[in-house]
Amino acid sequence: MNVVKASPPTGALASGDDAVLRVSHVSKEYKLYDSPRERFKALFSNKVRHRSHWALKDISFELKRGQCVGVVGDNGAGKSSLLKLLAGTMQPSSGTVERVGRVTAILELGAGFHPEFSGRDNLYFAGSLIGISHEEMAKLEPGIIAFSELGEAMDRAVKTYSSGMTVRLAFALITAVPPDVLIIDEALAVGDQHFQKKCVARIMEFRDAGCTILFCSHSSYHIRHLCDQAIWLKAGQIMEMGPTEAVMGSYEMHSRLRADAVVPVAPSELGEADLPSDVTLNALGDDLPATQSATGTRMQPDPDGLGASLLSATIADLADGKPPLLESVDLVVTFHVRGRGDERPNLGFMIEQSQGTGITSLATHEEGAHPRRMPDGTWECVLRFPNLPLHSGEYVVSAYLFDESGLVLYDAWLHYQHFRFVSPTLMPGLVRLPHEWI
Ligand SMILES: Nc1ncnc2c1ncn2[C@@H]1O[C@H](COP(=O)(O)OP(=O)(O)OP(=O)(O)O)[C@@H](O)[C@H]1O
Repeated sequence: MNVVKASPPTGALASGDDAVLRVSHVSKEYKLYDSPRERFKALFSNKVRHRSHWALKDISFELKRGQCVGVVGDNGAGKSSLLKLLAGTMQPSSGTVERVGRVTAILELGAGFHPEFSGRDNLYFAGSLIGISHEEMAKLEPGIIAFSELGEAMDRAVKTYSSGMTVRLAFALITAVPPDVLIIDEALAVGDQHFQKKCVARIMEFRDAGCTILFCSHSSYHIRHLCDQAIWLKAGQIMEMGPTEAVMGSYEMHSRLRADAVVPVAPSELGEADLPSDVTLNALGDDLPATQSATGTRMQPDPDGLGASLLSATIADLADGKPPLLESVDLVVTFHVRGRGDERPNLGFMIEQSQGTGITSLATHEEGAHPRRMPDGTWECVLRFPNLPLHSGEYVVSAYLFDESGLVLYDAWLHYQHFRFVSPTLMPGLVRLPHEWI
């Protein structure tokens, strides 16, 4: 996660208007100079010495009270620039951003902290930068310290903190006062499991209390679970804005087409370690701290190895071969996982074609299913696809472990197992859909 800024109330939205943030014809130009010398010379001359890069072009939309809106787009589409403009940490080159109430932005880690000051002094110092007075901070301090769990470290200089400690302090500070608008940049996929859960719970509290949330993420899973609306940005312009599922459908179609254009590799040429990375491949959990191995990409769930994690996700009846052949007509996957304490974990599973076309993704929390507790405290669950309705081909699967709510992703094995399947019905296509002849 990144830091954290809050801005005092600004803007001129009409009272009685339920819009809390209105963006009107906003554009952002970055001026690019060939050298620092050129930039310096530009200060003293009228001659144009820069090239223009328009990161945002004529963006207009408004957010209403209580809306939760996701922002998606390819790298360089302008998402961070937009968030900075909304947070007020950067000014538009043209157009206006009107805001009401308290706008809090979780953007850049630790910005605003003074490294030489103690954590406690930084609460007052950085707090004053985000509009929290000394008196107000004196009241908020115990709650912030409790949330950050920094204890005695509060009296040490922030420069001695680990990045995790800095994040905890920054998040606790920035969210100490409930905002009217919360702007989040990828805040859900960082920190340890315990802290992620606390952050998500706090964000959910804000949402339930009617806070408007603008959430930028590469995780289509989180956008789908959190947001009722989505904005797709492409090359600085809004391609589509509307109900989440419709926008995500268009965006994923675009990503697939782009990936197809970039990866002209036949499936049989793919080694286990050179999988194309398309947005649909990581639909349940992108942006994970991960290791790439011969069996796909595995998230590093908890550095100490004691947190919740997938232990195995074994497919039955796989014969030897490269990739192995599924010998039965059912696909049966047995999951074995370690949870966190007594919390009941959730499991996800995704099947894709080897080239990266997503076929299906499933999760226990979506279907009211529950893993069973084993005598040794671990959890087990079996997922069965009777008469696997796929046509003959090569497939790859991913497994996911979530918390009780399904919002915190504890562990992910992306593309951990390839297999071949020969359908009993020899017809072309990808899946046998449920159907009837009448
Ligand atoms: N300070 C800057 N100076 C010049 N160009 C910039 C600056 N910041 C961003 N850009 C350019 O503006 C465009 C939009 O950048 P931005 O960081 O907003 O995109 P993004 O959608 O957040 O990308 P990503 O998903 O990779 O973080 C990119 O082409 C980027 O190179």
